[in-house]
Amino acid sequence: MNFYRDASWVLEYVEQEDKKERLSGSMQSLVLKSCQKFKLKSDPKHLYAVLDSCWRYKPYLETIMRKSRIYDDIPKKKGKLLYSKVTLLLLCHDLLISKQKRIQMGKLPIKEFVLKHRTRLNGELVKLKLKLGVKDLCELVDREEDDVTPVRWIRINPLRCNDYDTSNVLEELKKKFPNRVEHWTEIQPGSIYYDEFIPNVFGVHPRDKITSHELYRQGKVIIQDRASCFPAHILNPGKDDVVIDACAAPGNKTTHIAAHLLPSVGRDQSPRIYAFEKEPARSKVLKKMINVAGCGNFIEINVGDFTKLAVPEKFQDVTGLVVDPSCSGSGIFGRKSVDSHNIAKKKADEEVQVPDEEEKMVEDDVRNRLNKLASFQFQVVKHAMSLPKARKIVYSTCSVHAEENERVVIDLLLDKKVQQWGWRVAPKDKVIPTWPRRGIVEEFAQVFRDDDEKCQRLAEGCIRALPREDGGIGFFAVCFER
Ligand SMILES: C[S@@+](CC[C@H](N)C(=O)[O-])C[C@H]1O[C@@H](n2cnc3c(N)ncnc32)[C@H](O)[C@@H]1O
Repeated sequence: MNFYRDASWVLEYVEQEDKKERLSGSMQSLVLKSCQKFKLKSDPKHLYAVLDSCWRYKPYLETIMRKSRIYDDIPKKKGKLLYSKVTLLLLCHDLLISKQKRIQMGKLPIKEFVLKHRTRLNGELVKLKLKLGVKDLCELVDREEDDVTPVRWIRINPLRCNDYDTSNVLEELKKKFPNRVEHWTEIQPGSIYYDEFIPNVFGVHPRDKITSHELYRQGKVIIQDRASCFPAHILNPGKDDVVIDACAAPGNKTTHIAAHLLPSVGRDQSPRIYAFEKEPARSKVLKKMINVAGCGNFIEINVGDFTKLAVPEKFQDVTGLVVDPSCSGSGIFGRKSVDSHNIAKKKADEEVQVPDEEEKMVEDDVRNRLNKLASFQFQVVKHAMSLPKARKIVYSTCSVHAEENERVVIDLLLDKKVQQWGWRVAPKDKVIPTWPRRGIVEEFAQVFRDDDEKCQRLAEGCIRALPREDGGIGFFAVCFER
């Protein structure tokens, strides 16, 4: 029963975050976070496995449970329900969906209660499958194995190396991964791929547990998706630069910026990197990350809204910015279960009868959310552009949607102030020119209709990475300069 109690707490936490539309990060990190928050004793791996599956199937399970009338039957004590709906959901999940189709609990009243409704629950499951035209509900949810990265990308952190010399760490990595492969698709456990696009970045097999290695614990190696390393590499700040990371937590890009800047400016100078983070809780994570990476004293953290705090008068000397604002996260692994949950919620909803309308409602929801995100992303980049000495801004998202990517670039290019300030999209040769996948030219062509060359140039100035297919998360990056 302890396991179900712990799982109920975590699921309630996930539900609360979902209601506040604050579900960010993967289910794995949400489970870990709540295990720490509630000081739970159950094995986090076991909790994650059950909760991830339960969350994927939740909308279907709730429909089945509602139609079976199990909720109406819950006994009451002093007017209060004796069993929590969340715990019942977990039990029903194990009974109807889990491999063993068994509730893993001794003979307790709550288990007896669910088993009493078994026949009706199974009946409703069969009806729902018929309605949705599937043999098994698993046809409607993303499989877990579709949701993990094909490569674990790591970066050597020069800030934790003597004289910023990374060769010793590389020797250590060679010992751990003796077999060097030529392409990331050839990575096997024990092998390593030296990335051809970003210096000091390597790919290893996701099953090779780098987190238990000394190099990782010492902050000499940082886990960071290859595409997420693009922004700092494109910005490439040097000794005369002062840099802002506008949306910084958890700090992967901040520490990567520091890895570029500190070796050229030295450590005895005042902060040359300003990191902004709106969420106080996330700013604590940011602080921890930059300390582990060995650059805590060289980065000034500002907790609050970048567009309000970064007033041009106070940040006059800033020359470069990385702007990586909150986005839909549609390119990230482990988010699928969170996202697909919302789609499943609509599909399982019995009130919506007409499939076309059903699809349209889901689509409208997605479009609304994307439009809101895009207008926020536009504002953040535009604010970055207002800083008087800024010369280079890298904008990035881990979204695959054009609304948050090329279309934000277009809106910025059409903005009168942005034009007055003299910002343009940097050409391909300054933005990892050998990376083959570029922006979507058709997006630019819809607006700059008569100028094919311009559209081509703008699209080539952008970088895209597709999730999985390009070896990691889905990503977009573009560099503005003046
Ligand atoms: C995509 S994450 C950044 C990831 C980070 N760049 C990295 O690579 O580790 C976006 C972050 O921006 C923060 N954020 C959102 N709006 C903000 C704002 N107006 N000002 C500052 N930070 C903001 C969010 O809380 C979130 O932590």
